[in-house]
Amino acid sequence: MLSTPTIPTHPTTPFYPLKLLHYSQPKSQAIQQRNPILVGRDFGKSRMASLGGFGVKSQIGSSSSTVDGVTLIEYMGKRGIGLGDDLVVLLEHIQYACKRIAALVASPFGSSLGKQTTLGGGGGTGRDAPKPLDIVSNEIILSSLRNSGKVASMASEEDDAPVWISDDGPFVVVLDPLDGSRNIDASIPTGTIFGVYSRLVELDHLPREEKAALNSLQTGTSLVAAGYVLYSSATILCISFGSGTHAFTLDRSTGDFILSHPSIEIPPRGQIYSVNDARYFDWPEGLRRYIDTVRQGKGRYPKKYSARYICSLVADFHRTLLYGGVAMNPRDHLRLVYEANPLSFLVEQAGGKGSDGKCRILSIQPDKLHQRLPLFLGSSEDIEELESYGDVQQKVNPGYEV
Ligand SMILES: O=P(O)(O)OC[C@H]1O[C@](O)(COP(=O)(O)O)[C@@H](O)[C@@H]1O
Repeated sequence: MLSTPTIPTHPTTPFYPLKLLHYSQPKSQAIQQRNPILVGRDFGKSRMASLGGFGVKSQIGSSSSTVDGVTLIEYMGKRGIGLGDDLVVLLEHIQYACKRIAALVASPFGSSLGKQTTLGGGGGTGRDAPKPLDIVSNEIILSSLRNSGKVASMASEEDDAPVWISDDGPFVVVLDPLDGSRNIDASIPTGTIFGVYSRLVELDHLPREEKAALNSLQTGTSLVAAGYVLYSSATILCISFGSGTHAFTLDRSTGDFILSHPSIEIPPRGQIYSVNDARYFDWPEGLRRYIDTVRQGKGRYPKKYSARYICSLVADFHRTLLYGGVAMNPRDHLRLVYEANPLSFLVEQAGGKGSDGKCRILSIQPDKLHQRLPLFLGSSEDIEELESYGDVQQKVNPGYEV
């Protein structure tokens, strides 16, 4: 059992202060009484329980509301899942940053920020110039990680090199602050992806630049935690600390992430493939055969597969995690460090697989921070079947415009 983590350095008032909430009894007691699924077990094995399954009673708009649910911080700090206080504090800051990004992507002003494609363009100049949303999101997260006091270095998809933050920070964070930002003007879902490693103390003697880079190039098997936040009709933070994958849904009335999907188990077989199939004629023979086979219902699973492709990695991955199937980008496009490793960690913890078409993503030693590779994530049986076609990595990459 852990002690209460130290108070974070950001304001603790609810982010969406719609109503003051009144609890008729201590919250922990209420959780157990109203949510039998949580009593005496580590949140049970129920798959994809809905918020309703957790007895959420929200009467937003009335003078009193009762909301029961386990928040992310309660889950980490009070459920004895063996996480250190340092990690709890770090996650408190990451979730805070993601709530700010969630508000930004949903705001009318956020959308106009997203339209700026160069830092100097638009209505301002120099430091006052509007910035693209992915840059703003990057700055929001960097600031939160600095405030946490728990981070040695941050490597972001948005930066050429990692930022060294503090010599004694216990963690190294890798992230894509706002994936899918090209979709933002159409209000299509976007997401933040992150991975957390322990700082390699044996590198402490090296110059900052060098140790920042090497710390960020750890293999995915060394991840301490990984997660994503989906900004969609709901804002969902999905995380694994190495013992299952769990998702928390943002309750906009309190600003808390509430446990909504404990112990997610991806179905071993799905009926959905997710890929940009405008690239069909650039695909290798094996991948074409695989897709042609499953969509005709002639694969190992004798049902015709459906296609779903949002073109926003977090959203496509989230659906795959819940419904099963395979989400892929067969060309060298997605990044090993910022995207493939964290998502592979999550899918493996949910019982699925992450592959580059030939081998397990988590066992690949990154040699460059921005290294790109083909990525296949999904149900174990679907990934195995896909890999059996051998030739599934797209080598032709003719510089697609969009
Ligand atoms: O153009 P493709 O190959 O369909 O790639 C789409 C993928 O690229 C992404 O937009 C990420 O690309 P960026 O990192 O360049 O933004 C993902 O969200 C999406 O899954």
